[in-house]
Amino acid sequence: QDKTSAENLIKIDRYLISEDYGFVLPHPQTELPSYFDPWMEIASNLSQLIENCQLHSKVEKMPLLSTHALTDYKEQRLAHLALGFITMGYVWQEGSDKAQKVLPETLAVPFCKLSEILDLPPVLVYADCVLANWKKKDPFGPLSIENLDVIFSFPGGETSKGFFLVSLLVEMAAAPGIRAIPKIISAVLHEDVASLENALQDVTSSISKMQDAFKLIHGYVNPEIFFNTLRIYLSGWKDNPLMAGGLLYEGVWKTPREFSGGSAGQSSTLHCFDVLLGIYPNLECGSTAAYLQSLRDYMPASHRAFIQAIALGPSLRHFVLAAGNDSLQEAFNSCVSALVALRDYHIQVVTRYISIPAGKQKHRGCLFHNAVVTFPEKGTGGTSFMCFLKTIRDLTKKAQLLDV
Ligand code: HEM
Ligand SMILES: Brc1ccc(-c2csc3nccn23)cc1
Repeated sequence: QDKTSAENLIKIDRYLISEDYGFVLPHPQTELPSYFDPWMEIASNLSQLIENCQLHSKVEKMPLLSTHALTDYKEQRLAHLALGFITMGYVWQEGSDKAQKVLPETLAVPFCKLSEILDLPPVLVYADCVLANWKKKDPFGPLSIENLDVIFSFPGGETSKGFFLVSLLVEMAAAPGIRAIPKIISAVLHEDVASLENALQDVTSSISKMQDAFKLIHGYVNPEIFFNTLRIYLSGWKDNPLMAGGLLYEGVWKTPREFSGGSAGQSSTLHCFDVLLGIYPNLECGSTAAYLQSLRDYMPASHRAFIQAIALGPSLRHFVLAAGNDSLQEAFNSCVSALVALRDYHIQVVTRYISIPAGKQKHRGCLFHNAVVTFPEKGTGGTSFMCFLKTIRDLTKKAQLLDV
């Protein structure tokens, strides 16, 4: 009885996770009822409005719209996405050293209302600009980067689009791996070694396909534009010396509130694989695991719950160790190695897209969008985000099961 209840607990359709798209929002809505045109016009022309310094006046002239009409989930995700883009543009358009400290109520009130409905923070998150910010150019065409487009983008044009679309394709490649998780849990519950081995192989091949998709970054994202333009717009207002106390959400709260900038630590995908494989067994792994845990508050509630359900399930590690079966142990270890390889690759990319452009920068760099990351030291790899990424990579390596 408790086996079936444990299996029911982990069915992905309960968590708004798609068989084919994983955590990606399938076929996002791209339009809102015309009542919301004032929002959509600004969000759809954000780069131009910023470049022509018209964004402020446009936002100040925006009417205070009610969110009552937004009843459908995909409409609410699109509205949170649009207001998230406008908010980041509004705060950062004068550059990261002249951040706006007050968000006008015509933006703050609906944005916070929608955030409450979706249980997301009132700041642009990964679930917005990566998971819900896409459409096919030709609806009957393939899910290839050439046939994909974003719904909204920041200044930095093609690079902004490329960064979001490559991340999206990495997330889509993860879908077969996410789909395999309930199979793994039920194979452990039924002590079915053969099915477990197959499901672990599905996860391994999915993670290596994620890495293949990741390689597209070099053809679609320019390091200088990423570092000097796009990165600024993804910055948040938590532990940000330039915005002590955070942002004042006019008409919502009387005091400023802090929210972290965008981080792919908000991506549920790697959290699932980490928890499944027992990568950071406990929060004792210092601030890194605790920091990653805190990012779960920036995920859609149902995705956060799925990660929690995996954590509460049977331990895959203990089962594999106890089974004492070499090929099963090998299947487990190849999962871990694929994750290490993905994180190694990501670190190389971060070096090319942040550490090197930061080293070229004359004056001190600006914040890279969240608490973990700080002023990139001149050209050294010793920045806090590099340590953070290497710590997670090393914790992943430690999860290998050694020959008993
Ligand atoms: C130009 C490309 C990229 C750059 C410069 C970059 C940079 C960074 C930085 C600085 C961090 C640590 C701070 C933070 O949490 O945000 C990070 C974390 C992360 N990034 Fe990226 N990233 C890039 C592309 C990607 C892509 C395409 C993915 C795939 C979805 C990705 C997945 C992650 C994940 C999962 C984390 C959390 C740490 C971990 O679990 O290993 N990144 N990235
Ligand atoms: Br908001 C927002 C949040 C995260 C990202 C993102 C996609 S891949 C990646 N690595 C670090 C950050 N990151 C982009 C926008």
